[in-house]
Amino acid sequence: VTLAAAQAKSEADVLSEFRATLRGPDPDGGPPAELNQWATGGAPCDGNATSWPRVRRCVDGRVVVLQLEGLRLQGAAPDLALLAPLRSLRSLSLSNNSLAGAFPDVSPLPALRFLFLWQNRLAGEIPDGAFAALRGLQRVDLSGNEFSGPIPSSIASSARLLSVNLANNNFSGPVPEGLRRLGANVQLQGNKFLCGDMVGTPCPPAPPSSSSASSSGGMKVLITIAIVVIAVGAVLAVAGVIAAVRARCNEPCYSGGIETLGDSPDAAKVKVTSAPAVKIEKGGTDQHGGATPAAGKRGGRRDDHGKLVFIQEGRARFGLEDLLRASAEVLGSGNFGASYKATLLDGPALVVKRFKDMNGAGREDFSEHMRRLGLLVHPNLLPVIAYLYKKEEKLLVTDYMANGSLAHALHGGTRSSLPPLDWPKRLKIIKGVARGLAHLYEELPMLMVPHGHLKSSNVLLDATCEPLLSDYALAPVVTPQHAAQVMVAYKSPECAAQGGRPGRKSDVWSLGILILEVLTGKFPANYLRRGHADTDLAGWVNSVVREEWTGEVFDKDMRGTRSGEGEMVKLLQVGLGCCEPDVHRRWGLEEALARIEELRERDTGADDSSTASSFLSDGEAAASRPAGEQQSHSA
Ligand SMILES: Nc1ncnc2c1ncn2[C@@H]1O[C@H](COP(=O)(O)OP(=O)(O)OP(=O)(O)O)[C@@H](O)[C@H]1O
Repeated sequence: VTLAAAQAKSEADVLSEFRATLRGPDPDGGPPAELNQWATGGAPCDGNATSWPRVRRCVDGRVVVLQLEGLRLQGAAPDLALLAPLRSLRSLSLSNNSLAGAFPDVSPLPALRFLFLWQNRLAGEIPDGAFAALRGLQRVDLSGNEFSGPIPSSIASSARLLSVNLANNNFSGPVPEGLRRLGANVQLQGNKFLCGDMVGTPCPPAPPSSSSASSSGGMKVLITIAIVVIAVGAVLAVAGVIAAVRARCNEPCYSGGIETLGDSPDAAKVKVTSAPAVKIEKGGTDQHGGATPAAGKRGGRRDDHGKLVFIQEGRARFGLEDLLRASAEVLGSGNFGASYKATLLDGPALVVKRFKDMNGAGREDFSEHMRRLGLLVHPNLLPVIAYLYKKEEKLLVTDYMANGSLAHALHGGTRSSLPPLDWPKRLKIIKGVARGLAHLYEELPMLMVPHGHLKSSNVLLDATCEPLLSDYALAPVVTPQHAAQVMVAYKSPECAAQGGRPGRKSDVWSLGILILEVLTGKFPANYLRRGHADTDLAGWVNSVVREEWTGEVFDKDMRGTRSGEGEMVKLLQVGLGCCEPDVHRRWGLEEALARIEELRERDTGADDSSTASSFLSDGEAAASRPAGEQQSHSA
């Protein structure tokens, strides 16, 4: 069976499951008859051709366009998370049906370019961040529904957006500024309560807040004086910081200029003349400031000499000068170098990571690789915003994630701002990690180890505990010796052997260790240091599992989880399947992802009324274990 055939088969299963959730017009409430073929097996795609109804386009054996229009679908919008395994799906239409209820969660389909839901009976407010995950969205049509409330601002967040049709709904309030750039490609007619110059109705002035309305004249004067005093203080403080930084920067410094590396072939060919010396002191704020001449072209070529090169479209630009003015804080010192949090004066908090000994690629190859990373768009990948190339070291700039890393959440105790992670959160994190990893495999097929450095401190958590992978795809710019020393996937069993080399499954091994870490709450490195040097985390888990099923293996912080123990056991199996030392018997990423996607917060058929339990007793767990499981664990 070829890989393409295996993928096609699994896409068939995905569509078949999705079909089962659809309600057509038939009185029995079953799926529309037109889709019956989806349930009879076969493959939706044969190469680039398709014979399945409503699968309109395939590429390389994968579904790209799904058009479920005019099927008289009833009931609530279907759960689009079921389509998440269709990794190549770019266009989805559920238009011209009778779907009712709320706007469906589209975040499980981050790669979607075209979304059509026109002419249904969908209603209610759309969450403001509903489209935030769809960073490559090009066209969206929600016209002819009953949506109300404000237009979600995230609808304009994709830099690739070409057209938006929201006509004939009940949207109200100001039209998001971000839609202005689309000009005539925004349809807003038939929404009586929208306002702003895009619809020709002025918005009412914001009502005065109750406190200011009630405050006395004397109070107003006091507030004004306080604001003036704070503002003057802030200006003096900023001036002081800049003066101090400049005074200390007595060597040639990074320039404050910025350059954008576009998508054009030329953009990757950055030519540099001389490299200025760089002074970066250990600890505290980097001392590398001081504006030097602005960016420009030399000899008709782009010059990224000592400047930040931006690789993300649609991001606000800033220079090293701005980073210098930012308040900075050391986040930690990793294997590559230190990371700093820098909060721009009037902008977001960023992370600047210094990479030393990253000499696996020359400047042009480095720039080309960064350009490729800049094209990656996925809700579970922390985007690299900008980089700076110096011979001696490189800087990568990313967003700062206020909830910190998964390592911190799991092992930081009271130092973590998060409460202990419960099972649903841990499952959500593992799903996101696996999806992010799968996206890297898909988008970077030329890399043997698409991530290479997957570990819990490189999994960052956003405000909703959605995980974002960081420090990925660095192998091409690191020397093999350095990779073997510091990168996690290069410590997998196949690499540890004399003359061993990483393979396509080395990242899967890291995923397995991460899963076991999440389930057991044990920190893999610490575990070894605590006197178990003969084994690793996977070996320990395996030995406990071989002897007898026991709740001991699971992190006690998950106690109180209702009815999810069977699902935890299934995830443990996935972890062990990924941690199989024999690389030939180790699971592939596709299999791991498919099994992870199947997992639910609660066991199937679990009794909701069951009391909060601790973990299964040995007897209960053994009874719930699928036959033959014990053998697979001992493999
Ligand atoms: N974007 C970010 N937002 C919030 N915290 C971050 C961010 N990037 C890194 N961190 C945290 O800063 C600390 C230092 O990170 P750094 O990447 O330098 O080291 P590391 O992950 O421990 O090791 P390595 O260099 O091997 O990746 C870690 O605790 C990491 O989780």
